[in-house]
Amino acid sequence: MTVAIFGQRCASYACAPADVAESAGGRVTPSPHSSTIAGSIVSRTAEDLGSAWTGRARYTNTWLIMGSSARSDDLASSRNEGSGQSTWHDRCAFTSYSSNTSSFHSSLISTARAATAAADGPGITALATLPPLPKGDGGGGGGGQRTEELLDESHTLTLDAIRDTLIRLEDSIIFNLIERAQYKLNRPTYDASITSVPPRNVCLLEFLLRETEQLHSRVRRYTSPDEHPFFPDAIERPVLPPLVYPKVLCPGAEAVNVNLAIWKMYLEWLLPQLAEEGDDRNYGSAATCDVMCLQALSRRIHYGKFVAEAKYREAMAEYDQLIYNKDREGIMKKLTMKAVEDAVVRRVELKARIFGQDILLSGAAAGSDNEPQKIDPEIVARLYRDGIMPLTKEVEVEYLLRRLDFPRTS
Ligand SMILES: C=C(O[C@@H]1C=C(C(=O)O)C=C[C@H]1O)C(=O)O
Repeated sequence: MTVAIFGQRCASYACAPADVAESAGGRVTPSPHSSTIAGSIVSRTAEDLGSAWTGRARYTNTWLIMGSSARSDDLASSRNEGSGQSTWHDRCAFTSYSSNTSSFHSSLISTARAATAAADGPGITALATLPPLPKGDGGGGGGGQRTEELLDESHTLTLDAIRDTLIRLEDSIIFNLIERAQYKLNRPTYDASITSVPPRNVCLLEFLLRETEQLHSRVRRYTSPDEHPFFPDAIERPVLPPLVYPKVLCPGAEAVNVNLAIWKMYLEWLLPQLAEEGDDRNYGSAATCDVMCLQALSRRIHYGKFVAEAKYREAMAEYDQLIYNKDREGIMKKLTMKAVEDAVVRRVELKARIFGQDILLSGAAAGSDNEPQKIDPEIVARLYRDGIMPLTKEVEVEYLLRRLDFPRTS
C-alpha cells in the first residue's frame, strides 16, 4: 500500500522480511505453536477500570500487553482457540475518567510505556512484513511478483513537512469523530456478553477491528511504517509483492506501538464524552465509525516517530547525550514545543467548530451559536491536549530512546 507520508509517497526505513509476525502492543493468545513469550503481564481487576457501566466486577482482568510471537502460519489456528478467553473487551468498561482527566492521563501514559517496554523482547523486528511466497505460488502472497522500490524521499523529513501532515490528519480525525457522534453510545457494541461474536466471542468492535486489520494486511497496509495494527497477531501475508521503503526511521521504531493506550483512551475516555448515552441499535455503524476513529488516531500518534527523527537530525549531539543517559525527562523537555501545542489546540477547536456546522447554499453556515453542533469543539481540544499530544510525545521519547541502538546503514 502506498501511503502518504509527508504529504507524498511514503519514505521510511526498510522493514526487513522476517519469518515471524511479531506482536507489539496487542494482546495475543499464546498458541501451542508460539515460539517465544516476550510479554509482560499486567493484572488488574474490573474495579480498576471503574466498570460503572456493568455495575459489577465481572472479571479479574489480565492484560497481556505484549504477547507471544506466533508464526504467521500458526495464526489461523490460534485465532480459533479463542472461545471463552478474556478479550480486549475486558478493557472496554467505560469509566468515570471523563471527569478526572489527570488520573486518566497518568494511567494512559503508563499503559503506553508498559506496552513499548514490553515490545523490546527478542526478535521484535518486523511487525507486519511477512515473506513473500516462493515463486510460482499463484495463490497470492506476491509469489513471482517483483519487489517494488519506493523513491527515497527522506529529504522531505523536515519538521515543517511533517507538521503539514499532522495538520491534514486533524481533518481526518475530526470528520471521523463527527461521524461517530451521530450515533448513540450503543454500549452493546462494546460488551462481549451481548454482542458475542464467534469464534472468539468478542465484542462487536473487537471483531470488526480485528477482521478489518486482517483484510487490510492482505493489501500491505501494515508493511508501511506509518501503520500500526491493534491486533498484530491477526495480520496475514500480503497478496501484493513487498514494497521496499527508503530508510528514514531507525529499526527500533518497529517496536514502538502504543495502540493499547489509544484503545483505552478511546473506549474509556473519549467515547463516553463524544456519543450521547443511549441505544439506537446502530451497533454495526457505530463500530465501523470506531474503527475509522481508532485508525486515524493511531496513525497521527505514531507519526511521532517521524517528528522525533526530524528533531533528532536537527540536534544530534544534544539528543545523543540525553539518549545515552537514558534521560527520559530531558528528552521530553527538549522535544516539547509549548507554543506549537497551544496552536494545535486552538486550531483543532476551531476546525471542530467549523466542520460541525451545516453549510447553506448561500455559502453561510447554518444555525446560530446556540444551536447544537455535530461535535462539541471542547471535546476535540481536550482530546488533543490530554490524549493525542501526550501520546505522540510518548512515541517520540520511546523512539528516541532506541535511536542509538542501531548503526545507521544509510
Ligand atoms: C509534534 C511535535 O512535537 C510535540 C508534540 C506536538 C503534537 O503532538 O502536536 C506538538 C508539539 C511538540 O510538543 C511538534 O513539534 O510538532
